Amino acid sequence: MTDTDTVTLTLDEVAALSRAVLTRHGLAPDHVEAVTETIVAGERDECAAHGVYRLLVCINTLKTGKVSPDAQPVVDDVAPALVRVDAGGAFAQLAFKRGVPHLITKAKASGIAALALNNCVHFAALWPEIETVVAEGLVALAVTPSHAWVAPAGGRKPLFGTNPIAFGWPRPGPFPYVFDFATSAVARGEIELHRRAGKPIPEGWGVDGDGQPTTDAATALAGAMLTFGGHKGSALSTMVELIAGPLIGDMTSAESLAFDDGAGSSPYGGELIVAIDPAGFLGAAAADHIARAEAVFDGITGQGARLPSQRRYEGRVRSLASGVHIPRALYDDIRALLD
Ligand SMILES: NC(=O)C1=CN([C@@H]2O[C@H](COP(=O)(O)OP(=O)(O)OC[C@H]3O[C@@H](n4cnc5c(N)ncnc54)[C@H](OP(=O)(O)O)[C@@H]3O)[C@@H](O)[C@H]2O)C=CC1
Ligand SMILES: O=C(O)C1=NCCCC1
Repeated sequence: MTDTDTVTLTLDEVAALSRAVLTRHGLAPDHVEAVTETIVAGERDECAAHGVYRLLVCINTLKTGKVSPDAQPVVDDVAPALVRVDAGGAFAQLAFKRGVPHLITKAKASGIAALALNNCVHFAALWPEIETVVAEGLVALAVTPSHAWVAPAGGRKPLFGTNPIAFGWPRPGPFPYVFDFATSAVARGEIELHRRAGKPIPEGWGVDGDGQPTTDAATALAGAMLTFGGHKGSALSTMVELIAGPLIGDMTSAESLAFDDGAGSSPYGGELIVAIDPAGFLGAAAADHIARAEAVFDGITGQGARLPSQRRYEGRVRSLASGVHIPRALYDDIRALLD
């Protein structure tokens, strides 16, 4: 069903569109499947900036030659609680898929484990990865740098990436506690969508090249984005640069942008994912303590506040029942990639 402004697709149709576009542009079949899963999940959960819009971004990156269309991830079993996957310059999704079974086994054996993805191109949200780990009853944390687009608090020159931090905690039922946010005031994808729609952005998202506040999306994209929470977001963003950059032998956001060299590709570098097994500290008592944690969530929702991911989970239920609604201009731009 279509109207003039949006196109409604089932999730199967979104997956078919994604496969067709990615295959048409030379991505190898196992990468097509892994990337498609992420894109469908983003659209399904009504994350407009990280759903089918990312097909435009992925194809642009493929065209720049800054991502390998077919590199096979290489798993390195570094230590009892450490595993590293070299993505070989390809998109991160397949490397994560190959590494995560090792991460889970190691976390369950040691109580805590870490997975480093190296040399990968990351264009996505982190919550799909978090949900994969949390589904195993583990607590999860994931971080990745991006490109140097964000000024540190008190400065005005882009240095940090939009550097997301995502966290997950297992809960009874299908919907774990998950938050996943950029350490910039908003993800860059949101500003890009405002630019596409010709809409102004709120003050506080970005500044122009002289460091002056702007509500113009294109001006902020060309100037500098701002961190959330002033110096606190700035420090968290620094942490992401460090622990998913030099700590795992990979690029900072400034290095990623230099590697891009003006091509306009997605960020290149590393991602760090940590998994903690509650049974590691607690043994058989873990279930009781995990149950006790529910009081924290009840304390939030009990006063009318919402949990992070609630909007997403509600969107998921809607999309599974009645499909997704894509702006027609975006749909047309994606279809044009098949020409
Ligand atoms: N790969 C990369 O390099 C990058 C990826 N990203 C991705 O961009 C995405 C969007 O980031 P960002 O713009 O910061 O996200 P948002 O600010 O939209 O949301 C951040 C988190 O806060 C939750 N949240 C939002 N509003 C509320 C509220 N009122 N009460 C409680 N929780 C709330 C969201 O849940 P809900 O979703 O349910 O609204 C979400 O978990 C992330 O998924 C991130 O991984 C961002 C930067 C770089
Ligand atoms: O929206 C963002 O910010 C990003 N998303 C995916 C990767 C680059 C940054």
